[in-house]
Amino acid sequence: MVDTAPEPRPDAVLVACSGVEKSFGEGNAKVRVLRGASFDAHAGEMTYLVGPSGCGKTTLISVIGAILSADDGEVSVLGTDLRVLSRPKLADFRLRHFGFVFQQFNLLPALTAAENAAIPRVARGESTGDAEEHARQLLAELGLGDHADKMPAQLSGGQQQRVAIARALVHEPSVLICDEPTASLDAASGSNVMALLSDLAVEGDRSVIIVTHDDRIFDHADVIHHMADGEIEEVEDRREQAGRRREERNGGRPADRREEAPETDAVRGSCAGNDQNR
Ligand SMILES: Nc1ncnc2c1ncn2[C@@H]1O[C@H](COP(=O)(O)OP(=O)(O)OP(=O)(O)O)[C@@H](O)[C@H]1O
Repeated sequence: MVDTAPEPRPDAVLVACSGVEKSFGEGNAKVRVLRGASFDAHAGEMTYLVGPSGCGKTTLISVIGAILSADDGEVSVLGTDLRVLSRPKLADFRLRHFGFVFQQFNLLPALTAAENAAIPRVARGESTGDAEEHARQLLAELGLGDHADKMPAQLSGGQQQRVAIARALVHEPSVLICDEPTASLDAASGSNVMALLSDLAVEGDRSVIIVTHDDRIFDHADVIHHMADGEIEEVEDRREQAGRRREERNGGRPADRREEAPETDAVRGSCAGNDQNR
């Protein structure tokens, strides 16, 4: 049942795919894009999916995010087999358990930052007032407290991406799917956004899945899945380095997700300092 998806636990596998197949087109025009891809992502970790253009990364995260259905194979999210859910239940599951962040921030230009960030809660039936209150709290936590009433055009790229991250997190999803989240950002803003996502993953026992070509941000990965021709070819474990980076950001304190929520003001401060002056 959708409503009884288990709460994530530290180290839990939140996303598990095995032998996923997906083709587009029919007959001679049929293209087999996913060729038995297997992939998993854990709570509290940044899991990257990298590989050459056209190898199937966006298709795989679309299957994981319940946007596309697999032709074959297993796709389980929070212990729920996505294949058994009806269309309406899939839509409900997506709304509850996933947040999405894209390269183009996709903010609605006529809405303020707070109104944009509140959208998922409003879509779930919450009153506009309550949803915006949650959005404002989250924007403040992300270093954008003074910008909640601004329009997207009044914000820098890094700030807009943080509004998009607030929108992706406002309904407290367990899985955050990010497609090229830093491709429109300069190196410093991109690195700050990734540090923020990394700390948010640990704090919330979330699984953050990132499709990227941007090797400037590989340092933030806990695990990198290298994909080629519709399959995962290699899985690279970078947990030790990622843990060290979190420790450095948190003043030498190990980022232990079993403790109380770690202090992240240093990260937020650095985000705020970098590009908050518009
Ligand atoms: N809806 C579709 N209909 C037909 N072909 C598609 C469709 N979506 C994707 N494809 C094809 O599937 C292949 C994989 O596309 P996908 O977007 O998953 O690759 P990718 O690894 O994310 O590439 P990039 O890094 O360039 O974004 C490509 O050849 C693409 O043209």
